[in-house]
Amino acid sequence: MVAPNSVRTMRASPHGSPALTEPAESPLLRAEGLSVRYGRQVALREVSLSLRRGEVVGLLGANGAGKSTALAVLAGLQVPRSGRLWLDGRVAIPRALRARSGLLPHRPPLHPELTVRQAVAHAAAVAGVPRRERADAVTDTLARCDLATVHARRAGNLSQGYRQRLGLALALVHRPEVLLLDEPTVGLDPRQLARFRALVRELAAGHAILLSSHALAEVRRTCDRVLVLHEGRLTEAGETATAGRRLLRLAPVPAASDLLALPGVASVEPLPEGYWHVTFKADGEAACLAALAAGGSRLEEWAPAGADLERRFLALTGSGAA
Ligand SMILES: Nc1ncnc2c1ncn2[C@@H]1O[C@H](COP(=O)(O)OP(=O)(O)OP(=O)(O)O)[C@@H](O)[C@H]1O
Repeated sequence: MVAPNSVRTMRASPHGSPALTEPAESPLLRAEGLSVRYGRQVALREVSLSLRRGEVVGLLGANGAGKSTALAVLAGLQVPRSGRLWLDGRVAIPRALRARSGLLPHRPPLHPELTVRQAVAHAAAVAGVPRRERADAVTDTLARCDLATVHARRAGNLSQGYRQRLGLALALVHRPEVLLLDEPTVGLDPRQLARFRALVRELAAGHAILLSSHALAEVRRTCDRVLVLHEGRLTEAGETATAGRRLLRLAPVPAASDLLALPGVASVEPLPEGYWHVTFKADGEAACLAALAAGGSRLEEWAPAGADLERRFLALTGSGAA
């Protein structure tokens, strides 16, 4: 391993400037320019985001940042003042969003007198699951959410962990592809929290998941990448941790084409203040460091991508709200 301060130069690029990042899989849900106002209060300002199948994305923000509003719009429960939404590349109207997404609200409305099975069956009927498919949909959903053993218990008698899983079951019973979770871990004890996180990771295999939270530590543990919402504005804060990706800073600051020309480098993404996210080919890091060692630039930062998340969150929100 080359010590950071022994690195001196970068190789010049032998060719032009290729694309900065590799093409990503097309998003399942895409939103562009969403704005929402409540009277004079602006809740969302030109919010654009995309969610892909298989990923869990954190939506981080302080109280009143606009998280619940954003989730309600993505769930098709609230119509934005402006902006557009696409599902699988096709413009999505609220009805399509409601059919293909499931929202777990901050406080799921649970009828205390209904049993767990009755509550899920009711949600299936309301969501329009055809009558002949309902029994199977309910049984599957109870099993997926670890609720089969408590199916006959009344919702009003459940622990907070089970209440939250019932809320999740209500959001999932119509088999949506997009799952929107509004502060789902508030009030869970450490064991319930661990199980809930595991459940979300299991569900990620078949869904695109957006999870809102106040807590950076929570999204760091559960999510693949983080969006920060601050006073209605959204910013991508970065990946939580990704194998083969590094946060890099060199002095003097290189051109993207110089970075891309280094051996072992697959793609680069410019960040503010001279930082880069660099993705490596398999075993590419050693080759890249060796090439850097042969040159004259100084390596000022070489860290796992995502290690700067806290610093970036504080910069984006201008506070210690996490
Ligand atoms: N129905 C409403 N009428 C008026 N203002 C509202 C309404 N709903 C939300 N707001 C305001 O819009 C802004 C965004 O609210 P929102 O609930 O989306 O934020 P949040 O990030 O989910 O907050 P919290 O974490 O406290 O739930 C806040 O200033 C809030 O006071």
